[in-house]
Amino acid sequence: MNTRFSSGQLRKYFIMGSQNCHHDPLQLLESALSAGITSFQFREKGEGSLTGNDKLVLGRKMRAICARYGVPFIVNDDIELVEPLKADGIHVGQNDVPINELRQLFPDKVIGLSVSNKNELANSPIQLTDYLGAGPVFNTTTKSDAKQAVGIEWIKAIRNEYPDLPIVGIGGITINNAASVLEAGANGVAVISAITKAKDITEAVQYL
Ligand SMILES: Cc1ncc(COP(=O)(O)OP(=O)(O)O)c(N)n1
Ligand SMILES: Cc1nc(C(=O)O)sc1CCOP(=O)(O)O
Ligand SMILES: [Mg+2]
Repeated sequence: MNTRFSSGQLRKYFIMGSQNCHHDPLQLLESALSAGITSFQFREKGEGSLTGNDKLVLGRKMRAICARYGVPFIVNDDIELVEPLKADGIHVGQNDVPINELRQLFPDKVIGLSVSNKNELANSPIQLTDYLGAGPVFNTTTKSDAKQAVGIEWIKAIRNEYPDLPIVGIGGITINNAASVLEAGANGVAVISAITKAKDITEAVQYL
């Protein structure tokens, strides 16, 4: 059994950085937590995102809010932020720090890895990860360098090969298509815009 992370904590996985917000990111995060998100990933990345000390300061505030709700706080990409933010874990993709290296650096942290196709799956040290992020399931405009959508078939394919592996679907997931991702075998859905662009955050998190 994995003691770092339970697959239930992937159920409503919210990802965000200040670049995704029109209003105060801290308020948005508080609303999402209060509505019931089960994990949070600090992804300060892309056009308009903060860097350096500004990123660190925002990360500290977000980390503190997640701690109040007892919700895992995962850092995207940036190994330098894991210890200063006392993050519960880190999420990386195929072109980020290799998983073997990460597991040596952070033996007790949650490690998530993105996989988008069979080749990536076959060549990744899955046994060193705590969960996989599978996608983009649907087309997304949130990430400028997102790959071609892979559909719910990709979730089914991973689930078929790894019956017990924690999997979260990501990319273009909305309140209208989230159920199909779960039905395909994912333990949860990871979303940015379904929450950041929602008119009513509480309702969006509930519907997810
Ligand atoms: C839960 C989850 N799944 C996938 C990703 C994408 O990671 P990556 O491919 O490294 O791309 P960036 O997010 O770094 O642009 C993710 N962040 N979270
Ligand atoms: C950060 C990220 N990674 C993806 C992947 O496929 O690996 S798609 C994506 C963006 C997800 O945003 P939205 O929920 O607004 O589509
Ligand atoms: Mg990455």
